[in-house]
Amino acid sequence: MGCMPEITLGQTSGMPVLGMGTAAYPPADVETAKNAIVEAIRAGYRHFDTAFAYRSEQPLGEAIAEALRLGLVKSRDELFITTKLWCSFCDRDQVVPAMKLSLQNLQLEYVDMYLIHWPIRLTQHVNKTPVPKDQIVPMDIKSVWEGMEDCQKLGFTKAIGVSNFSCKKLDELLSVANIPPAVNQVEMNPLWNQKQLREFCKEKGIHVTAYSPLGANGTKWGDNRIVECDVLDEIAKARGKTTAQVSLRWVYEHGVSIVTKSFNKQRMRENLGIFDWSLTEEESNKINELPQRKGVTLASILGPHELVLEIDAEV
Ligand SMILES: NC(=O)C1=CN([C@@H]2O[C@H](COP(=O)(O)OP(=O)(O)OC[C@H]3O[C@@H](n4cnc5c(N)ncnc54)[C@H](OP(=O)(O)O)[C@@H]3O)[C@@H](O)[C@H]2O)C=CC1
Ligand SMILES: O=C[C@H](O)[C@@H](O)[C@@H](O)[C@H](O)C(=O)O
Repeated sequence: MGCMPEITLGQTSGMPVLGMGTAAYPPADVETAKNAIVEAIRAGYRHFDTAFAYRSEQPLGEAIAEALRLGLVKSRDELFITTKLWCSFCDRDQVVPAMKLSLQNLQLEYVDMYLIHWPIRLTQHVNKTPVPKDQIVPMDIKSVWEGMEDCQKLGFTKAIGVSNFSCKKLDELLSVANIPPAVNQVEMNPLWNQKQLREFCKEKGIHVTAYSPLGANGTKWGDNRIVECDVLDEIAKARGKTTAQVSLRWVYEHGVSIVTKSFNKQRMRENLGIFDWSLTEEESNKINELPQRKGVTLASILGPHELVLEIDAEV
Protein backbone atom coordinates (compact mmCIF):
# COMPACT_ATOMS: atom_id res chain seq x y z
CA MET A 1 0.00 0.00 0.00
CA GLY A 2 2.98 2.33 0.44
CA CYS A 3 3.52 4.31 3.62
CA MET A 4 0.49 6.27 4.81
CA PRO A 5 1.29 9.92 5.65
CA GLU A 6 -0.17 11.55 8.78
CA ILE A 7 -1.33 15.06 9.51
CA THR A 8 -0.82 16.75 12.86
CA LEU A 9 -3.70 18.90 14.04
CA GLY A 10 -3.38 20.74 17.37
CA GLN A 11 -3.25 18.32 20.29
CA THR A 12 -4.20 15.27 18.24
CA SER A 13 -1.86 12.43 17.57
CA GLY A 14 -1.23 12.21 13.83
CA MET A 15 -4.30 11.77 11.65
CA PRO A 16 -3.67 9.14 8.96
CA VAL A 17 -4.43 10.93 5.72
CA LEU A 18 -6.84 8.24 4.49
CA GLY A 19 -9.67 7.13 6.78
CA MET A 20 -12.49 4.60 6.54
CA GLY A 21 -16.00 6.09 6.34
CA THR A 22 -18.84 4.26 8.09
CA ALA A 23 -22.01 5.75 6.55
CA ALA A 24 -23.40 2.67 4.81
CA TYR A 25 -26.21 2.46 2.29
CA PRO A 26 -28.37 0.48 2.55
CA PRO A 27 -27.79 0.78 6.33
CA ALA A 28 -25.69 -2.09 7.66
CA ASP A 29 -26.65 -4.12 10.72
CA VAL A 30 -24.34 -3.89 13.73
CA GLU A 31 -22.62 -7.23 13.08
CA THR A 32 -21.94 -6.51 9.39
CA ALA A 33 -20.55 -3.06 10.13
CA LYS A 34 -18.45 -4.35 13.02
CA ASN A 35 -16.94 -7.16 10.94
CA ALA A 36 -16.17 -4.78 8.07
CA ILE A 37 -14.41 -2.37 10.45
CA VAL A 38 -12.34 -5.15 12.04
CA GLU A 39 -11.39 -6.17 8.49
CA ALA A 40 -10.42 -2.57 7.72
CA ILE A 41 -8.16 -2.47 10.79
CA ARG A 42 -6.61 -5.73 9.61
CA ALA A 43 -6.05 -4.17 6.17
CA GLY A 44 -4.22 -1.21 7.76
CA TYR A 45 -6.83 1.51 8.32
CA ARG A 46 -6.20 3.46 11.53
CA HIS A 47 -8.52 6.43 10.99
CA PHE A 48 -12.32 6.00 11.18
CA ASP A 49 -15.10 8.45 10.49
CA THR A 50 -18.46 8.01 12.18
CA ALA A 51 -21.39 10.19 13.28
CA PHE A 52 -24.26 9.92 15.72
CA ALA A 53 -26.55 10.06 12.66
CA TYR A 54 -24.97 7.05 10.93
CA ARG A 55 -25.74 4.64 13.80
CA SER A 56 -22.24 3.31 13.23
CA GLU A 57 -20.77 4.48 16.55
CA GLN A 58 -21.80 1.27 18.33
CA PRO A 59 -20.37 -1.14 15.70
CA LEU A 60 -17.21 0.97 15.49
CA GLY A 61 -16.83 0.75 19.28
CA GLU A 62 -17.35 -3.01 19.17
CA ALA A 63 -14.85 -3.35 16.33
CA ILE A 64 -12.22 -1.38 18.27
CA ALA A 65 -12.74 -3.60 21.32
CA GLU A 66 -12.46 -6.69 19.10
CA ALA A 67 -9.31 -5.40 17.37
CA LEU A 68 -7.73 -4.83 20.79
CA ARG A 69 -8.74 -8.33 21.88
CA LEU A 70 -7.28 -9.83 18.71
CA GLY A 71 -4.07 -7.79 19.09
CA LEU A 72 -4.57 -6.06 15.70
CA VAL A 73 -3.76 -2.85 17.58
CA LYS A 74 -1.99 -2.65 20.93
CA SER A 75 -3.79 0.37 22.27
CA ARG A 76 -6.71 2.65 21.43
CA ASP A 77 -4.20 5.50 20.91
CA GLU A 78 -3.12 3.91 17.65
CA LEU A 79 -6.50 4.84 16.17
CA PHE A 80 -7.82 8.23 15.07
CA ILE A 81 -11.59 8.45 15.62
CA THR A 82 -13.86 11.22 14.36
CA THR A 83 -17.52 11.55 15.24
CA LYS A 84 -20.11 14.28 14.69
CA LEU A 85 -22.73 16.30 16.55
CA TRP A 86 -26.10 15.70 14.91
CA CYS A 87 -28.39 18.68 14.08
CA SER A 88 -30.97 17.76 16.73
CA PHE A 89 -28.32 18.44 19.43
CA CYS A 90 -27.23 21.83 18.00
CA ASP A 91 -28.18 23.73 21.11
CA ARG A 92 -25.75 25.13 23.75
CA ASP A 93 -26.90 22.82 26.55
CA GLN A 94 -27.13 19.68 24.46
CA VAL A 95 -23.63 19.59 22.98
CA VAL A 96 -21.77 18.07 25.94
CA PRO A 97 -24.54 15.51 26.63
CA ALA A 98 -24.51 14.55 22.91
CA MET A 99 -20.73 14.12 23.06
CA LYS A 100 -21.13 11.87 26.12
CA LEU A 101 -23.78 9.83 24.31
CA SER A 102 -21.45 9.31 21.36
CA LEU A 103 -18.62 8.24 23.69
CA GLN A 104 -20.98 5.81 25.36
CA ASN A 105 -21.97 4.35 21.96
CA LEU A 106 -18.30 4.08 21.06
CA GLN A 107 -17.27 2.69 24.48
CA LEU A 108 -14.42 5.22 24.41
CA GLU A 109 -13.11 7.78 26.87
CA TYR A 110 -12.27 10.30 24.15
CA VAL A 111 -12.46 10.82 20.41
CA ASP A 112 -9.74 12.49 18.38
CA MET A 113 -12.05 14.81 16.46
CA TYR A 114 -15.58 16.06 17.11
CA LEU A 115 -17.32 17.89 14.26
CA ILE A 116 -20.56 19.86 13.92
CA HIS A 117 -22.18 17.69 11.22
CA TRP A 118 -24.17 20.39 9.37
CA PRO A 119 -24.65 24.13 10.06
CA ILE A 120 -28.34 23.82 10.89
CA ARG A 121 -30.49 22.90 13.87
CA LEU A 122 -33.40 20.46 14.09
CA THR A 123 -35.78 21.17 16.96
CA GLN A 124 -36.74 17.51 17.37
CA HIS A 125 -35.31 14.05 16.94
CA VAL A 126 -36.58 12.63 13.69
CA ASN A 127 -36.44 9.11 12.37
CA LYS A 128 -37.99 9.87 9.04
CA THR A 129 -37.04 12.12 6.17
CA PRO A 130 -37.94 14.56 4.71
CA VAL A 131 -38.06 16.49 7.97
CA PRO A 132 -41.10 18.80 8.48
CA LYS A 133 -40.23 22.41 7.63
CA ASP A 134 -41.15 23.84 11.04
CA GLN A 135 -38.53 21.64 12.74
CA ILE A 136 -35.63 23.11 10.74
CA VAL A 137 -34.21 26.30 12.22
CA PRO A 138 -30.96 28.29 11.92
CA MET A 139 -28.15 27.21 14.24
CA ASP A 140 -26.70 29.70 16.72
CA ILE A 141 -23.06 29.16 15.80
CA LYS A 142 -21.60 31.06 18.77
CA SER A 143 -23.39 29.12 21.50
CA VAL A 144 -23.05 25.71 19.83
CA TRP A 145 -19.32 26.34 19.36
CA GLU A 146 -19.02 27.18 23.08
CA GLY A 147 -20.42 23.70 23.74
CA MET A 148 -17.87 22.22 21.32
CA GLU A 149 -15.06 24.10 23.11
CA ASP A 150 -16.34 22.66 26.40
CA CYS A 151 -16.05 19.15 24.91
CA GLN A 152 -12.38 19.77 24.12
CA LYS A 153 -11.64 21.43 27.48
CA LEU A 154 -13.25 18.51 29.31
CA GLY A 155 -10.98 16.09 27.45
CA PHE A 156 -13.82 14.30 25.62
CA THR A 157 -12.18 15.14 22.30
CA LYS A 158 -8.62 16.08 21.31
CA ALA A 159 -9.81 18.57 18.69
CA ILE A 160 -12.97 20.16 17.32
CA GLY A 161 -14.10 21.14 13.88
CA VAL A 162 -17.00 21.42 11.50
CA SER A 163 -18.47 19.75 8.45
CA ASN A 164 -20.34 21.17 5.47
CA PHE A 165 -19.42 24.77 6.41
CA SER A 166 -19.19 27.32 3.57
CA CYS A 167 -16.68 30.24 3.55
CA LYS A 168 -19.45 32.46 4.92
CA LYS A 169 -20.29 30.11 7.79
CA LEU A 170 -16.59 29.67 8.60
CA ASP A 171 -16.15 33.44 8.73
CA GLU A 172 -19.02 33.70 11.15
CA LEU A 173 -17.54 30.94 13.29
CA LEU A 174 -14.00 32.38 13.25
CA SER A 175 -15.33 35.73 14.47
CA VAL A 176 -16.65 34.15 17.70
CA ALA A 177 -14.39 31.13 18.30
CA ASN A 178 -11.86 30.96 21.13
CA ILE A 179 -10.58 27.66 19.76
CA PRO A 180 -10.56 27.86 15.94
CA PRO A 181 -11.94 24.84 14.06
CA ALA A 182 -9.16 22.37 13.20
CA VAL A 183 -11.04 20.76 10.31
CA ASN A 184 -13.82 21.37 7.78
CA GLN A 185 -15.05 18.04 6.37
CA VAL A 186 -16.75 18.56 3.02
CA GLU A 187 -17.60 16.73 -0.20
CA MET A 188 -14.62 16.73 -2.55
CA ASN A 189 -13.84 14.70 -5.64
CA PRO A 190 -12.85 15.33 -9.28
CA LEU A 191 -16.43 16.42 -10.05
CA TRP A 192 -16.66 18.82 -7.08
CA ASN A 193 -13.19 20.18 -6.47
CA GLN A 194 -14.00 22.83 -3.79
CA LYS A 195 -11.35 25.19 -5.16
CA GLN A 196 -12.72 28.33 -3.51
CA LEU A 197 -13.39 26.72 -0.12
CA ARG A 198 -9.97 25.03 -0.09
CA GLU A 199 -8.20 28.33 -0.75
CA PHE A 200 -10.22 30.00 2.02
CA CYS A 201 -9.43 27.21 4.49
CA LYS A 202 -5.73 27.30 3.62
CA GLU A 203 -5.60 31.03 4.32
CA LYS A 204 -7.34 30.53 7.69
CA GLY A 205 -5.31 27.46 8.74
CA ILE A 206 -8.27 25.08 8.65
CA HIS A 207 -7.47 21.57 7.41
CA VAL A 208 -9.88 20.13 4.81
CA THR A 209 -11.05 16.52 4.90
CA ALA A 210 -12.71 15.21 1.73
CA TYR A 211 -15.81 13.02 2.02
CA SER A 212 -17.53 11.10 -0.80
CA PRO A 213 -14.25 11.06 -2.79
CA LEU A 214 -15.73 8.29 -4.98
CA GLY A 215 -18.96 10.23 -5.49
CA ALA A 216 -20.68 7.98 -2.90
CA ASN A 217 -21.09 5.29 -5.56
CA GLY A 218 -24.16 3.14 -4.91
CA THR A 219 -25.65 5.19 -2.04
CA LYS A 220 -28.85 7.23 -2.01
CA TRP A 221 -26.80 10.44 -1.62
CA GLY A 222 -24.40 9.70 -4.51
CA ASP A 223 -24.01 8.06 -7.91
CA ASN A 224 -21.58 6.26 -10.24
CA ARG A 225 -20.37 9.35 -12.09
CA ILE A 226 -16.87 9.10 -10.61
CA VAL A 227 -16.25 5.35 -10.79
CA GLU A 228 -17.63 5.30 -14.34
CA CYS A 229 -16.09 8.55 -15.53
CA ASP A 230 -14.47 8.19 -19.01
CA VAL A 231 -11.59 10.55 -18.30
CA LEU A 232 -10.70 8.74 -15.05
CA ASP A 233 -11.14 5.38 -16.78
CA GLU A 234 -8.71 6.30 -19.54
CA ILE A 235 -6.05 7.34 -17.00
CA ALA A 236 -6.77 4.28 -14.85
CA LYS A 237 -6.29 1.88 -17.79
CA ALA A 238 -3.06 3.58 -18.86
CA ARG A 239 -1.65 3.36 -15.32
CA GLY A 240 -2.93 -0.09 -14.35
CA LYS A 241 -5.10 1.42 -11.59
CA THR A 242 -8.85 1.65 -11.01
CA THR A 243 -10.99 4.77 -11.46
CA ALA A 244 -11.47 4.79 -7.68
CA GLN A 245 -7.70 4.85 -7.11
CA VAL A 246 -7.24 7.63 -9.66
CA SER A 247 -9.93 9.69 -7.95
CA LEU A 248 -8.50 9.12 -4.46
CA ARG A 249 -4.96 9.92 -5.63
CA TRP A 250 -6.16 13.14 -7.30
CA VAL A 251 -7.92 14.21 -4.08
CA TYR A 252 -4.84 13.35 -1.99
CA GLU A 253 -2.56 15.37 -4.26
CA HIS A 254 -4.59 18.48 -3.30
CA GLY A 255 -3.22 18.45 0.25
CA VAL A 256 -6.40 17.29 1.97
CA SER A 257 -7.16 14.19 4.01
CA ILE A 258 -9.80 11.71 2.86
CA VAL A 259 -12.55 9.55 4.30
CA THR A 260 -13.90 6.89 1.98
CA LYS A 261 -16.15 3.95 2.76
CA SER A 262 -15.95 0.35 1.66
CA PHE A 263 -17.20 -2.62 3.64
CA ASN A 264 -15.92 -4.91 0.88
CA LYS A 265 -12.66 -6.70 1.70
CA GLN A 266 -11.15 -6.27 -1.74
CA ARG A 267 -12.25 -2.66 -2.39
CA MET A 268 -11.11 -1.43 1.04
CA ARG A 269 -7.62 -2.71 0.17
CA GLU A 270 -7.80 -1.32 -3.36
CA ASN A 271 -8.54 2.14 -1.89
CA LEU A 272 -5.34 2.03 0.19
CA GLY A 273 -3.25 1.63 -2.96
CA ILE A 274 -2.66 5.29 -3.68
CA PHE A 275 0.58 6.13 -1.87
CA ASP A 276 3.28 4.55 -4.03
CA TRP A 277 2.61 6.30 -7.34
CA SER A 278 1.54 9.73 -8.55
CA LEU A 279 -0.39 11.36 -11.35
CA THR A 280 1.52 13.14 -14.09
CA GLU A 281 0.89 16.84 -14.60
CA GLU A 282 -0.93 16.06 -17.83
CA GLU A 283 -3.22 13.55 -16.09
CA SER A 284 -3.97 16.03 -13.29
CA ASN A 285 -4.74 18.78 -15.77
CA LYS A 286 -7.20 16.54 -17.61
CA ILE A 287 -8.99 15.77 -14.33
CA ASN A 288 -8.98 19.46 -13.37
CA GLU A 289 -10.95 20.24 -16.51
CA LEU A 290 -13.89 17.96 -15.68
CA PRO A 291 -17.23 19.81 -15.45
CA GLN A 292 -18.21 20.47 -11.85
CA ARG A 293 -21.38 19.43 -10.02
CA LYS A 294 -22.20 19.15 -6.34
CA GLY A 295 -23.21 15.58 -5.46
CA VAL A 296 -24.23 15.51 -1.79
CA THR A 297 -26.96 17.98 -0.79
CA LEU A 298 -28.64 18.55 2.54
CA ALA A 299 -31.92 18.87 0.64
CA SER A 300 -31.64 15.22 -0.38
CA ILE A 301 -31.46 14.33 3.32
CA LEU A 302 -33.83 16.83 5.03
CA GLY A 303 -36.03 17.88 2.12
CA PRO A 304 -36.01 20.92 -0.19
CA HIS A 305 -36.85 23.56 2.43
CA GLU A 306 -35.77 27.18 2.03
CA LEU A 307 -33.14 27.19 4.81
CA VAL A 308 -31.72 23.90 3.57
CA LEU A 309 -31.51 25.08 -0.04
CA GLU A 310 -29.70 28.23 1.17
CA ILE A 311 -27.03 26.07 2.82
CA ASP A 312 -26.69 23.89 -0.28
CA ALA A 313 -26.19 27.01 -2.44
CA GLU A 314 -23.33 28.50 -0.36
CA VAL A 315 -19.74 27.63 -1.36
N1 LIG B 1 -19.81 15.04 6.84
C1 LIG B 1 -20.76 14.65 6.03
O1 LIG B 1 -21.80 15.30 5.89
C2 LIG B 1 -20.58 13.42 5.24
C3 LIG B 1 -19.60 12.54 5.61
N2 LIG B 1 -19.43 11.36 4.94
C4 LIG B 1 -18.39 10.45 5.45
O2 LIG B 1 -17.47 10.16 4.39
C5 LIG B 1 -17.44 8.75 4.17
C6 LIG B 1 -17.16 8.48 2.71
O3 LIG B 1 -18.14 9.05 1.87
P1 LIG B 1 -19.31 8.22 1.19
O4 LIG B 1 -20.46 9.15 1.03
O5 LIG B 1 -19.52 6.95 1.92
O6 LIG B 1 -18.79 7.94 -0.28
P2 LIG B 1 -17.51 7.32 -1.02
O7 LIG B 1 -17.23 8.26 -2.13
O8 LIG B 1 -16.46 6.95 -0.07
O9 LIG B 1 -18.15 6.03 -1.68
C7 LIG B 1 -18.59 4.94 -0.94
C8 LIG B 1 -19.37 4.01 -1.84
O10 LIG B 1 -18.55 3.59 -2.93
C9 LIG B 1 -18.39 2.18 -2.93
N3 LIG B 1 -16.96 1.92 -3.16
C10 LIG B 1 -15.95 1.95 -2.25
N4 LIG B 1 -14.78 1.68 -2.83
C11 LIG B 1 -15.03 1.46 -4.13
C12 LIG B 1 -14.21 1.13 -5.23
N5 LIG B 1 -12.89 0.97 -5.09
N6 LIG B 1 -14.80 0.97 -6.45
C13 LIG B 1 -16.14 1.13 -6.58
N7 LIG B 1 -16.98 1.43 -5.58
C14 LIG B 1 -16.42 1.62 -4.35
C15 LIG B 1 -18.83 1.71 -1.56
O11 LIG B 1 -19.45 0.45 -1.65
P3 LIG B 1 -18.81 -0.88 -0.93
O12 LIG B 1 -18.86 -0.64 0.54
O13 LIG B 1 -19.72 -1.96 -1.38
O14 LIG B 1 -17.42 -1.01 -1.46
C16 LIG B 1 -19.84 2.78 -1.15
O15 LIG B 1 -21.14 2.47 -1.62
C17 LIG B 1 -18.81 8.28 4.69
O16 LIG B 1 -18.85 6.89 4.86
C18 LIG B 1 -18.93 9.10 5.93
O17 LIG B 1 -18.13 8.55 6.95
C19 LIG B 1 -20.18 11.07 3.84
C20 LIG B 1 -21.19 11.92 3.43
C21 LIG B 1 -21.46 13.14 4.12
O1 LIG C 1 -28.67 7.74 5.97
C1 LIG C 1 -28.00 8.48 5.40
C2 LIG C 1 -26.65 8.87 5.79
O2 LIG C 1 -26.50 9.02 7.16
C3 LIG C 1 -26.36 10.17 5.10
O3 LIG C 1 -27.31 11.07 5.52
C4 LIG C 1 -25.01 10.69 5.38
O4 LIG C 1 -24.00 10.02 4.79
C5 LIG C 1 -24.95 12.11 5.04
O5 LIG C 1 -24.77 12.31 3.72
C6 LIG C 1 -24.13 12.89 5.97
O6 LIG C 1 -24.59 13.93 6.26
O7 LIG C 1 -23.09 12.48 6.47
